[in-house]
Amino acid sequence: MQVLDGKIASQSVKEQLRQEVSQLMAEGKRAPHLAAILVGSNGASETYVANKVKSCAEIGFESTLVRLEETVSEEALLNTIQNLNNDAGIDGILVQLPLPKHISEQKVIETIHPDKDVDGFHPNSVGKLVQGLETFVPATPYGIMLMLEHFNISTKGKHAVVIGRSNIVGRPMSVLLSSNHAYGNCTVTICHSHTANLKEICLQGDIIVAALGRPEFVKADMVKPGAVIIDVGITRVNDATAKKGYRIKGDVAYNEVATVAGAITPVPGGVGLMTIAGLMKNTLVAYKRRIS
Ligand SMILES: Nc1nc2c(c(=O)[nH]1)N[C@@H](CN(C=O)c1ccc(C(=O)N[C@@H](CCC(=O)O)C(=O)O)cc1)CN2
Ligand SMILES: [Mg+2]
Repeated sequence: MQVLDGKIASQSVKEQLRQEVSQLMAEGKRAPHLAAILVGSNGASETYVANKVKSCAEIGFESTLVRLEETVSEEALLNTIQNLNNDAGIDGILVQLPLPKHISEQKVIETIHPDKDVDGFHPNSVGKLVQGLETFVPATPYGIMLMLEHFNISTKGKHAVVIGRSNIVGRPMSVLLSSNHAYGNCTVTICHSHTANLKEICLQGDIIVAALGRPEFVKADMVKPGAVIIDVGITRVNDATAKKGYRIKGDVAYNEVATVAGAITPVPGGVGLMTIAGLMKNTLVAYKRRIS
């Protein structure tokens, strides 16, 4: 059984980026610049944005964190995005999700200029992804592809079962795994809350991507022996005995599934770290397109 360690894979991706940036700096170019907008002070979002800012610094990117009050109006947020769209010094823009209920996520996503859409959530980016055109791929599915590549997991002709159909993970993941490229060419089944016989379908999966947001949902009796298990879950579960007062749980019951699987990503220390690596790669691409 192989543990697909996101720390090792993400460090490798980030080191390649660091070297590339260092070369660009040596040529006298400016640094790539990522802008992140954080609305409110959700604990998990704070952590993720802080990890993004830290990764920028490690690689040699500039970053700007724009913090807005939980009560900010939708109009003010859209204006903030427009200002960043018009700022020639900014290469990539992301708005950390989820947003407060009074703000339309769709409007926010569509306001980010497609050239700066490093999260790959804009309909332009999604349409290009579906058509197999070069574009910004959403960071989590992109990070998973980078992980498959790092550990050289063979995917061609395999049956991949994706659990969850979110725009951020499940849907783009199903497109990537079924596309014609080195770590694609799978036959993909996408499962969701209305799927009948989910367990039987999972048992057919050579690869399972669990992205439904329900802690420890995938159990050992749902997994074919030797399957590759990709756990996208990151639910914080209260635990008074833990240092931070909570534990992060994946969508896979790790201990039991690890006895059946051929390879598995841990949580934490798996897909989450690759998400940041994917975002950093997108930011460098956005920058390169803008300076060339
Ligand atoms: N604008 C976006 N919002 C959200 C995205 C996204 O890609 N863009 N994805 C998720 C959250 N996410 C990125 O923002 C994310 C999730 C997890 C991690 C991560 O580093 N996880 C660590 C554990 C960190 C911790 O909680 O202590 C791990 O798994 O080891 C980074 C980014 C929703 N929103
Ligand atoms: Mg700048």
